[in-house]
Amino acid sequence: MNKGINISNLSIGYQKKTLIEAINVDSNLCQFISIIGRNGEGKSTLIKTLTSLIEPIKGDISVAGKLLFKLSEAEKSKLISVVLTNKISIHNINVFDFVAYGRYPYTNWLGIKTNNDKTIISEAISLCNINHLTTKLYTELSDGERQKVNIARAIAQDTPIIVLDEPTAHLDLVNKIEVFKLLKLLVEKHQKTIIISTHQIELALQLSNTVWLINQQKVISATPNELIKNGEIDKLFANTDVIFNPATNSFTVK
Ligand SMILES: Nc1ncnc2c1ncn2[C@@H]1O[C@H](COP(=O)(O)OP(=O)(O)OP(=O)(O)O)[C@@H](O)[C@H]1O
Repeated sequence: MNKGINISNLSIGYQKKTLIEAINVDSNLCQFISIIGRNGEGKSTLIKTLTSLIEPIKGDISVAGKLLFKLSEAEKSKLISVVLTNKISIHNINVFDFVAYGRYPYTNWLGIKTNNDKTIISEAISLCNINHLTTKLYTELSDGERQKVNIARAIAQDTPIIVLDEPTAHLDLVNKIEVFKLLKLLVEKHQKTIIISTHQIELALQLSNTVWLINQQKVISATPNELIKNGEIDKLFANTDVIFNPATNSFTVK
């Protein structure tokens, strides 16, 4: 066992339906990790298990030597922050206050924020380039704006690991690339470990350090180059009208 993320003999799924059995993956921290796979393969289920939104059927995950499922909620909230895809219907709250929610693991029950909390909130806002949005209502944001605000809230939570379920869903190409570059910056300049699920395979191959590829109930962890060279990316779309071109790292239609 190293001191990164160690997933051992993990089975995930819902009640009586096991989706994937015996996942064994070891990855280092301070990496950009993308989970890829076709629709319904279990990417979101793995994300939800990693973030304790659902319980594992079997197995363990350890992070930096600590068994995740044994940690208290308070300990987990200082280790992993989560950005999900579903719209949060939270009314009458502006962007600054929404990002400030990220400080909840560190404030008392009155939610009183210190100057240090306020600095961290402002830094998260600047990092995500959303200073112009701070007084806007959260419910009045566009999808692209909201996603950056959600990421700022996770940054304000100040955890070494940030997990995001399809962070670029509903975004145009420019915003998709902006979000990927922001996540990459968090890894390279702020020593975060970023784990995302994504259908943006080309971007994931270009920008991730590690890919967890799910195909036919198996999870493989490798670098993008390894997955391209050993044909695993090709296999993902076997018997479909999609072809992967390893020379350009892009997909074309047959
Ligand atoms: N709450 C649930 N209860 C039972 N089954 C579920 C539940 N949520 C998802 N599933 C099923 O689990 C399987 C995997 O779903 P999941 O959302 O994890 O896949 P995914 O890879 O993220 O898919 P997509 O790319 O379409 O978002 C699907 O067959 C789905 O119908």
